[in-house]
Amino acid sequence: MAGLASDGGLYVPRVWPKIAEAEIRGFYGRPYAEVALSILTPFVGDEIAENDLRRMVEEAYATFRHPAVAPLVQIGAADFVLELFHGPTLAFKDVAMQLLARLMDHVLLQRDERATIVGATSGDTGGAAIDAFAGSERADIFILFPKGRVSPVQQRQMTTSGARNVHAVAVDGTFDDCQALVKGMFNDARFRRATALSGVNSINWARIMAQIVYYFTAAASLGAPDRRISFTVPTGNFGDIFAGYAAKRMGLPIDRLVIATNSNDILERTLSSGRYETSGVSATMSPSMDIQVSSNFERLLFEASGRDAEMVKRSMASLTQSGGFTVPEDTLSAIRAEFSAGRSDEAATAETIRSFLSTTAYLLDPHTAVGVKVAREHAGPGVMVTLGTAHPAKFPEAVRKASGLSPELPPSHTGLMEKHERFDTLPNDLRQVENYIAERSRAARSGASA
Ligand SMILES: Cc1ncc(COP(=O)(O)O)c(C=O)c1O
Ligand SMILES: N[C@@H](CCOP(=O)(O)O)C(=O)O
Repeated sequence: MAGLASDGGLYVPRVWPKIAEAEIRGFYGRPYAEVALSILTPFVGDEIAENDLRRMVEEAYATFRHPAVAPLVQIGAADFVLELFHGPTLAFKDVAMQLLARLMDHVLLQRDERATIVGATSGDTGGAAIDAFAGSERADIFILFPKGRVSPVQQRQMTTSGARNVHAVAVDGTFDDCQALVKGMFNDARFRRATALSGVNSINWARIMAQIVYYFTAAASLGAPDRRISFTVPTGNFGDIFAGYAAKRMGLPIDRLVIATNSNDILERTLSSGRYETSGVSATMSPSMDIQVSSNFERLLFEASGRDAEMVKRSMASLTQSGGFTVPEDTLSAIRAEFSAGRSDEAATAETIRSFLSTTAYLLDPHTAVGVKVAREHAGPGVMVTLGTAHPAKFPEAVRKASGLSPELPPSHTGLMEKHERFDTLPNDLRQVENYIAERSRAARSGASA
């Protein structure tokens, strides 16, 4: 529920629970919700009764259109796409968000409390969070998105919910600005207390926890732990790939974790130079990855340095003060031992969408295309799984330009583009955003108690 620790740091588990090889083998062919329960239970402990957790997990994954929840599609001899976009808002964020909303509602109900949920989005987290929390009796949700920098489908998923507890806010700035506003709210102790603040970005550990599951289901269906499997992950805020790293720490024998970035390539540059240095964000056809401050990299620094909290603190302070820091040599070597990285610029991403359609008849969304392009450059002796993070119909213009095909939205989205939009626009200013949120969450609280 806390989202961010009170000193501004990110939570990680005190110890990594271990899943034995025999148990991983046993995941083969099991329903997604069952595997999810096995992975989540060690983190949840006895905080939530087993039956309640089971019910919430089953309900969360019943919202997916595909019975496998996260099916694998073979795209080459040893190449697969893990389709994570069969949830309500057509992006991988649904996998964690559908569960997170249920977990939060459950806890709020038990404590007889209300919460103010905030989130920053470059396009997908916002829609997924709004879908999952819309109509909640216990939570008011405020999503900050960068004005003019999300796709029209993504924007409408956020602005047309109609639910009274949902507030979509366009911010004059980038995703990094929205994320900095969210972190600013968490670091403002008075505001945090007064609004009972909670967060839904992947800085919230529960998001990562739920995303660990599909690494296990995918690897087990491809023969883990007896087969070498690598994952390529289209990366922005580093949450999705950090979930893969977590799976590995829990005993899943992942060969390589490959970071795939678009031209906002801070992570690729960091791996090659050892210097984490922000530069301006450029708008691309994969807008959800237009990110420079990659929050979960902080978690990796902590783990790869042998949990050197002082070094992480110094690095984060230097990032805030001077826009960068140097990764210590031994930490960098530890990161390079597990991760590789590559980038795809706009031309290469468009070409990947086009050529992939003509050779395999499979239509990639621009984010997954970044992944597939980089995965092909990192093919090794084992199997490569690229995470398919969004449905191509969320980005019809970019996909049409690249391939000549206009992907159709599924029937669940019929009429979306004609619905009335409701959102406010605010400047990139912490005080103004806090005042906006405080006013509305106060009104909701007095409405709820009246
Ligand atoms: C479609 C899509 N692909 C990839 C990413 C990158 O994921 P992460 O931020 O967890 O690295 C995002 C958003 O973050 C996304 O929405
Ligand atoms: N790409 C994300 C950015 C936020 O990432 P999160 O996983 O930390 O919530 C988006 O689409 O909003």
